[in-house]
Amino acid sequence: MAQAEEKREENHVLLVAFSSQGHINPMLRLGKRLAARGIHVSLATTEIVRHRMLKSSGAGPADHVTGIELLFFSDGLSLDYDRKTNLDVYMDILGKHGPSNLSALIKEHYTSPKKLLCLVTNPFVPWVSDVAAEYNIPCAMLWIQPCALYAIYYRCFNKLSAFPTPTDPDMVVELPGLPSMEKEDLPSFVLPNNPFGSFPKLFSELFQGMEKFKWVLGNSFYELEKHVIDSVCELYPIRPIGPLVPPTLLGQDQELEDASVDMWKSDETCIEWLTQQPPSSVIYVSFGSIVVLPAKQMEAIATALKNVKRPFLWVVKPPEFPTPDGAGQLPSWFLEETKDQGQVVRWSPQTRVLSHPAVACFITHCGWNSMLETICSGIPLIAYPQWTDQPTNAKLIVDVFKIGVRIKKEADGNISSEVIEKCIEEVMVGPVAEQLRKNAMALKAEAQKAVAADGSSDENIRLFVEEITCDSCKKDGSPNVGNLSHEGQDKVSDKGV
Ligand SMILES: O=c1cc(-c2ccc(O)cc2)oc2cc(O[C@@H]3O[C@H](CO)[C@@H](O)[C@H](O)[C@H]3O)cc(O)c12
Ligand SMILES: O=c1ccn([C@@H]2O[C@H](COP(=O)(O)OP(=O)(O)O)[C@@H](O)[C@H]2O)c(=O)[nH]1
Repeated sequence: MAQAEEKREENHVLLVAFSSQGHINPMLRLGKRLAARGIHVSLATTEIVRHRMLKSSGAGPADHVTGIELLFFSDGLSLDYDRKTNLDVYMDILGKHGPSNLSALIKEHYTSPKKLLCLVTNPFVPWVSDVAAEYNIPCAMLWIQPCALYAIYYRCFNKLSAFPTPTDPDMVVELPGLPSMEKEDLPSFVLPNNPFGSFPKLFSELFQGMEKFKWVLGNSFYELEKHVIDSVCELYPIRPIGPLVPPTLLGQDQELEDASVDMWKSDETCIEWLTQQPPSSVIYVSFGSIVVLPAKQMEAIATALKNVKRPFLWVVKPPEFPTPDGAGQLPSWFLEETKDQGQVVRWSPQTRVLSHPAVACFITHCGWNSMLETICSGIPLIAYPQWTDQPTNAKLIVDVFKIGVRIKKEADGNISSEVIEKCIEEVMVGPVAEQLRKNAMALKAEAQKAVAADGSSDENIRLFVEEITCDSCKKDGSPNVGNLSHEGQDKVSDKGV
């Protein structure tokens, strides 16, 4: 036993992730890339994840994912607590109980925690850096949203640029490396009417104390966001190492196994159905794992899908805590009236869907994982963002990456089914559709290049591993992301990118 534990501590990195699927899977994929370079990796997250995995698989939850050991700690709340509705309470309790519970987990699993090469955390559990400091272990952060969001939050919470205020809520925000942004393009957490007080507090502390992180890695790639990545170099650099998506989407060895967990069981029958549809014909619709659309918006989407008379695959994930207003529920007429036209599933094998030749476009809430998966599949998007980073991600889709269109809201905040229908036609047929498809295919090729051997992201991973395993670097307590990132970028520009 003692011997096994000693072994575990050789060249070991501990990843710590927030409980959402969109945070854990990129972390696991980072873990796999580290493992490919000889690092031993474990991932710690909260008990609620173990509980969801258990429900999804019906069997016991896996204790390993492709060689990465999974460890769980309590967030301080009971398993049936409605975390989504009481987000501020959740973040507060997690911030209070997380540090001591994670610290105990480390003590329990590692006989000499100091031997850990580093802890890697994500932005929703920033206190992990304090636990790292307690054990004198260096800490890295994996930023799991676009680098653009990192730049926006950094400037906002360090008061380096002007952002909307209660007296000037409609101001246009101008930031280096980014297009002008109106209020509907900004992340909801920086707006004066944001109802989640815990996030501005969490992000203020995080972005004002970035020196706690010796490295900031980003789930993006240099060629996708070069202007904004260059623009934060002088502030606190971010090093893109993505896209962290399944290897099958990256043109890599089809035999390579993906590192991910499933919190919901996916309905594989939709793949058989897709196979019966004509090439590039199906509209895929999904709003990710957290968003629950109001009944009115469900109705508008349902009406649009019916009216365009094209095949569709719609993921309607039943709300975890249903409400009497019908949020997240299909209109009662829908299934009957569209039964020969499309399919509705509770949860899809999304990456298999996006890369299926029958799929033409994706109506999405613009979660960053969904966007990266779509970029790697080379298909256009219809953006229908809801909150957090999603409005900004939609702005990037339309004005920076130029691979999609956005469903605009009416003046009263509602959406009309006609607007959705127009967006669908725009990305399906005609010159705009053709250009979007071309741009999407070009970005897909860039993504594959970035993660292939010697690509920009692969090079950044190599440098990170070199850094965490280098003894003299470890002893030097000062953040050295600056040097590294500049070096990384010089290398990129040397290659004429
Ligand atoms: O405020 C948030 C709350 C929650 C959450 C709250 C309670 C739960 O039981 C599970 C998740 O997840 C989140 C996940 C987020 O990231 C999700 O994952 C991607 C990578 O960050 C993003 O691009 C997607 O837009 C986003 O939905 C962002 C949040 O603000 C939240
Ligand atoms: O029916 C679905 C819907 C989503 N996903 C996966 O769930 C993740 C959603 O992450 P994202 O960041 O897009 O949004 P979030 O769910 O965090 O809001 C992505 O990896 C999707 O591939 C899935 O497997 N099946």
